Amino acid sequence: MLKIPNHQVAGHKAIDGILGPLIDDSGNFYKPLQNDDRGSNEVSFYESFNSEPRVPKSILKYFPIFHGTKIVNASDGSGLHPHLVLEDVASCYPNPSVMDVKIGSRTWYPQASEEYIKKCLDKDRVTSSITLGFRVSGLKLVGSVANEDDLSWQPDRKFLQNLSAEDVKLLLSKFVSSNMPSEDAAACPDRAFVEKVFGGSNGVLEQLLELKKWFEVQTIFHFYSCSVLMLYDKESLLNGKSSGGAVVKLVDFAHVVDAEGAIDHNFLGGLCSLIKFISDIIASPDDENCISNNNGTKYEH
Ligand SMILES: Nc1ncnc2c1ncn2[C@@H]1O[C@H](COP(=O)(O)OP(=O)(O)OP(=O)(O)O)[C@@H](O)[C@H]1O
Ligand SMILES: O=P(O)(O)O[C@@H]1[C@@H](O)[C@H](OP(=O)(O)O)[C@@H](OP(=O)(O)O)[C@H](O)[C@H]1OP(=O)(O)O
Repeated sequence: MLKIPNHQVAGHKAIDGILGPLIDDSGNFYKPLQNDDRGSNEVSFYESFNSEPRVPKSILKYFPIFHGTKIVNASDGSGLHPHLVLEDVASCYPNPSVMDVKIGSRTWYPQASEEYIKKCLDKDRVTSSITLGFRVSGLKLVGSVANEDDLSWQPDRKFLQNLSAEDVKLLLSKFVSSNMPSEDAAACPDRAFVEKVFGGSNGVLEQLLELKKWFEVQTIFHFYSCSVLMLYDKESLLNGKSSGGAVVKLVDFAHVVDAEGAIDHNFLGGLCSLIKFISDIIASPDDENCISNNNGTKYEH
């Protein structure tokens, strides 16, 4: 029995009869193939990635496992439709906090139509993509008590897209905090999980640095409009369960193109920028938890 995922934070969602991803109880994520080139491009990417001998084994864990394609009933009620069958990277978490960060200051690929390039450029300009090298595409922050809907915060995508550097710092700090998540800029994040989620030898920063090392040398693919997904489970971490630990996964390969022997400097630049934000949060003392608002006022604890 396929159902609508609870933990999807961005992209097309299978709500209100729209075509979107579904999950099963066996840890699979069914992403419908879009009818234009995007669906077939993403299938081609997974096929070539999985048969590409130049991809180091250590890098495979940053990509969802690909189980091929399957024709199943579409979420919009239109009948049978081909879907990518992927590992559901959220399935091992009871109630994950999730952040989707679309990497790159440029989301359009060189071979795209003028119309598509314009659409992307317009969005790159009005969001934080050009200024920061990435934009937050989706977020779900869970409070410390599991399975209580009123303790989670899933901000509107428009709120997320044009964040300033200070806003991003605040949001990333909230992502690793135990206090009630909210849009309220005056709420001081306690960063209770900063070491467990961002720091440490298995934390987000180490994972991003491992990815960065690969992006510094790989000249196989250019990952336009691809996202870094960060997930962890607060309740499991509080209970000392290692299964709640943070993972980094790359998702959305509809616009991956052949690198033609060149470094993916667009992705690499965005990744370095995200890494800098996260390292700064790990390094900043606790009394810097409260970050200036847009007027430059510092909020107190
Ligand atoms: N393998 C996966 N396992 C679990 N969740 C996933 C997986 N892939 C994607 N998601 C969830 O779905 C969201 C959207 O994914 P994705 O970007 O692939 O979809 P999309 O419809 O192509 O998005 P867009 O409209 O931004 O191009 C992600 O932010 C994440 O929450
Ligand atoms: O609607 P489309 O054509 O599928 O394009 C989506 C776009 O609508 C979506 O923006 P938004 O609706 O979420 O604001 C883009 O996501 P971001 O929010 O991360 O920018 C998608 O990336 C677009 O899809 P694509 O990348 O395939 O052009």
